[in-house]
Amino acid sequence: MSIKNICCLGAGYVGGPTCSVIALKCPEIKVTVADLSKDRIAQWNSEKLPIYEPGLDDVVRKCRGKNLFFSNNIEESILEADLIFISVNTPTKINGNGKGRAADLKYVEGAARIIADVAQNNKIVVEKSTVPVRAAESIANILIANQKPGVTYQILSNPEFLAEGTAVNDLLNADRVLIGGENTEAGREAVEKLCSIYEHWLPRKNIVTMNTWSSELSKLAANAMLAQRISSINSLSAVCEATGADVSEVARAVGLDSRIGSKFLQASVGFGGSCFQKDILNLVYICECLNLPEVAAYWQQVIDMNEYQKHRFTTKIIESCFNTLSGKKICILGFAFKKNTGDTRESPAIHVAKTLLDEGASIKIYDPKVDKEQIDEDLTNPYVCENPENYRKRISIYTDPYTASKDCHAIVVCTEWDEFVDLDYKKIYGNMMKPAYIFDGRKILDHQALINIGYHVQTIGKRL
Ligand SMILES: NC(=O)C1=CN([C@@H]2O[C@H](COP(=O)(O)OP(=O)(O)OC[C@H]3O[C@@H](n4cnc5c(N)ncnc54)[C@H](O)[C@@H]3O)[C@@H](O)[C@H]2O)C=CC1
Ligand SMILES: O=C(O)[C@H]1O[C@H](OP(=O)(O)OP(=O)(O)OC[C@H]2O[C@@H](n3ccc(=O)[nH]c3=O)[C@H](O)[C@@H]2O)[C@H](O)[C@@H](O)[C@@H]1O
Repeated sequence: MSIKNICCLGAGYVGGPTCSVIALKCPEIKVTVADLSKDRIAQWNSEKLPIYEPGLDDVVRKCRGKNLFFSNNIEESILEADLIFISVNTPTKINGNGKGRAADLKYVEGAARIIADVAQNNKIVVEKSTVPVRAAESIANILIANQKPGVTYQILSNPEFLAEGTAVNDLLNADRVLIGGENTEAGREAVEKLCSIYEHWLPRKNIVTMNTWSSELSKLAANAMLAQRISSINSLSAVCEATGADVSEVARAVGLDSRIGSKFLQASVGFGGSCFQKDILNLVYICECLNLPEVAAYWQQVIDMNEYQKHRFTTKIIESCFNTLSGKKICILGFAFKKNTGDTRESPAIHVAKTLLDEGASIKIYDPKVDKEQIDEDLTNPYVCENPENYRKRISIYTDPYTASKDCHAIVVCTEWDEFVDLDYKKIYGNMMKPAYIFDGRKILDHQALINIGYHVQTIGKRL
């Protein structure tokens, strides 16, 4: 029997877009995305979705209320479903064993326990969250220990590779879909059923099947290797600044080698986002637990290089501004961790903003898609800030870049939003304090044009 009813636990950046695209491409399947959070579900059911993702509004508008539903009724969604995606968050543990490195599987475990409590018939349970290797075994243990008579489970691993800002396109045109399952008759049958969903829009050759543990590890490996490329080019950006080489030219030359390839070689203020750091820390922790300290140290270096890059960039700002920011106003353009998303998780802008605040500056922030409340939360929540009031009185948030930069001593570009390229920098210069500085942490601006206007310009990986 083919799949008729899908439920997804977790209506976040992965569950929402993934299930919306499945609903679009599989009109005969009912898809319900269920979440514990009442606010999040209310937003998915409103005109303003909880996440900004180009193209997503259209997909949701076409399917919502037809074969796509967002619900807080987790039990009912599980009862009805033949196949259940677990797309809950797997953050880094903040206390206990493995604190600061291991993935916290409490939400995955919670999801497995609800399924075990509620299920009355056979279910295929699909691990979509990014998890440590052999997490599927833990899910299976919970389900089997609470199994009701006549109910059987198949656990599959189906990690997600979408990137924020391009999620809809990544889902519609996935390089590959990965499915790991048990090599038994029932396991192979479950894998086939999941394949048949993706085959509604992807060629079979793009759907790769393998054993569960390989699938789980492949997800961590892919993120680790993507982040490694960024740390590699960022490390070379420091060499460029010290020698007069230009990191964009180096990246171009290196990337033309088809064995290396040109993607993901954009030097920057450092990578952000909810996953690269968390997944590499998780990999490091796994390696340590497996008594592979050399391997752990190797991957840890990718994170350390990223910290170094962020630190190098903020040090450059402080040193350029006569080594003191006390009483100065600095404009931060961009707060999201990359363009085309409103997500700020692990955004390098948070590091930049905090360092400038600690140096005594007042900061004026503009981002086209990040809410004021989010910025306030990122900079003043008690986990990250000992004295929120001291910070709060020196943070202001604007809805346009011209007001944000008015009377500032410097502009710092933290996100590569397209609109920053075409701003009227002459007009902005006229309203800034002099000397006026621009620090381009994304290498997106026309530096010579800015120098001609009168700015002092600094960027990554190139001496100006
Ligand atoms: N954000 C991204 O671009 C990508 C994330 N991933 C992975 O996907 C997973 C989910 O990530 P995001 O969607 O970004 O997380 P998120 O934090 O945006 O969403 C997770 C949602 O799960 C809900 N939840 C927690 N426990 C639940 C339960 N028992 N039942 C129902 N809902 C529950 C939370 O309320 C939250 O709304 C993580 O493991 C992440 O590493 C993988 C690829 C891309
Ligand atoms: O597991 C995940 O969460 C996802 O993590 C990343 O996706 P994402 O973090 O959304 O965005 P990326 O495009 O990978 O960018 C991550 C960070 O690296 C930075 N970056 C990216 C590319 C580059 O060349 N240079 C660079 O500094 C970006 O600005 C951003 O801060 C991966 O690209 C996805 O395949 C994966 O599914």
